[in-house]
Amino acid sequence: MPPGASGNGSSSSNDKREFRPISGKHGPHLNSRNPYQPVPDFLSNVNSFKIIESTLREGEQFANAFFDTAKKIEIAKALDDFGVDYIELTSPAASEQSRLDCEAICKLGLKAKILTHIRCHMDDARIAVQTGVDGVDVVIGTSSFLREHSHGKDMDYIHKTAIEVIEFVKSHNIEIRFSSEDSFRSELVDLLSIYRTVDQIGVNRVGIADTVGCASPRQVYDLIRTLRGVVSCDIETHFHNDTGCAVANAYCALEAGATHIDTSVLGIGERNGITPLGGLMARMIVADREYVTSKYKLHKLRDLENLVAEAVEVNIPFNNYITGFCAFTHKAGIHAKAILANPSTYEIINPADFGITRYVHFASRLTGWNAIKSRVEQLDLDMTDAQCKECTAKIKQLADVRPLNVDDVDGIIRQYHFNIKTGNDQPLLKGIDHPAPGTQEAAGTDEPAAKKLRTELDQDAAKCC
Ligand SMILES: CC(=O)SCCNC(=O)CCNC(=O)[C@H](O)C(C)(C)COP(=O)(O)OP(=O)(O)OC[C@H]1O[C@@H](n2cnc3c(N)ncnc32)[C@H](O)[C@@H]1OP(=O)(O)O
Ligand SMILES: O=C(O)CCC(=O)C(=O)O
Ligand SMILES: [Zn+2]
Repeated sequence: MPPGASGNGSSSSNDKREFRPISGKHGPHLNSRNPYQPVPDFLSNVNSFKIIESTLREGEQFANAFFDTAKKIEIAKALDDFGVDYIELTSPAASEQSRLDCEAICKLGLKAKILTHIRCHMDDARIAVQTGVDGVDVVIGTSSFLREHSHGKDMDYIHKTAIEVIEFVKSHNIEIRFSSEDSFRSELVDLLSIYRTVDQIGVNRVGIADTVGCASPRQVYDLIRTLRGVVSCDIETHFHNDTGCAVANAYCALEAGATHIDTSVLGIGERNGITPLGGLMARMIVADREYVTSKYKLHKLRDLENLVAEAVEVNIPFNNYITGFCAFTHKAGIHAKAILANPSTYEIINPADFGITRYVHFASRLTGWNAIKSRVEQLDLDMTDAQCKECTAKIKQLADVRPLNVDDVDGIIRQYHFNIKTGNDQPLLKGIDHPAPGTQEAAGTDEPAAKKLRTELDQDAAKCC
């Protein structure tokens, strides 16, 4: 019998050897696992990643962004308070004020490490190491597009200069990361060659950048996994969102063995930006809630986003991850009923983890009696299920004619409740209980009559109850 196999349902002594505990980064103990489960994914870092927050670098490249020193400091402190691991700042070579701001933020004594982001050039490196940063992120384009049209340098030059810049930064005892811009349109052989070189001379991280947002999650997985087999240093990744994959790509990168993800608040950056911090949090809390909630102050996400949104004069999008106004609003009756019974039915994220409350929408024709019953209870009214159902039907009648708000529905509920308790037959809303021929029934077909009814209802909605 081969080692580890067993016959007749009985275990052999070889079985014990087969399921011996093994040590490793994630410490799986095979003998305590169900042997029929797949082997754990040793490459994946979805439960041990770090964030390089680049609102003050990539984010400053957003069309609307202008951060004065005070605003940069406010944002840096808020990011630090949120718990990001690194804060990346604009190159001190960009302008004198950029250099001074970099120095000022380094002096704040934040918990997060401060990085600055420079071209692969000794002039920039000399300025960067004088600012007091904890590390320098160096970048140079490696795709033929950028080699030809951006900096005009060949791969030999890139190797030579990268080594010079890296050795120089390392000599100042600060972290150094080397990244290729436009990695996904670069030749794989060029990438692996330069990364092997810089890994051997001791960079802390190499970076993969999807500069134009062209990569798909599968391409990301393949490249990062290949790179993971070539370098021993950490792997940082940077994803633009031009084709809508920035969050998915970040996740796939971690699955493939990347260690660091670049983000910005609301995803602001060049063009339509990069992986948003909130979007990454949404994705990662689903992957490892314990890791994310213990490391990041998720309750501060909304304030952080408001701070940045105000600074760059944009609104938070309605469909923003976590903080969009309807991110936890449940409208259709089927959803509302199930959510009221158990929120996990239609929510993968608990809004309470982010200090946010869910909302069950009931003021529409898609509502159901369960949602209305819940509202009746909130209003502390006493109605049977049958009465809730009849009242729901009345609400739907009006909702078929025009949009409703909470006051409209509360008004109908209260009037309905008043009527059943007093035996009154007051109209719930004009045209609903006592439709004149050619009005309510005709609302969908007889245009002038429907219009008249809508006007009457609009006028009376506020008066009712
Ligand atoms: C994809 C990214 O987001 S990378 C980060 C982008 N960040 C920035 O650009 C920071 C803000 N930039 C700036 O303030 C300016 O562009 C500066 C100070 C860096 C350079 O300004 P200038 O010298 O006036 O050059 P300009 O911006 O017109 O052109 C870019 C220069 O950098 C060179 N260059 C571009 N990328 C790199 C690189 N990765 N490594 C080395 N040199 C580079 C180009 O060859 C060009 O130099 P050249 O005019 O001598 O050919
Ligand atoms: O330095 C990096 O890794 C990324 C630079 C950048 O912003 C980009 O390539 O889009
Ligand atoms: Zn970028």
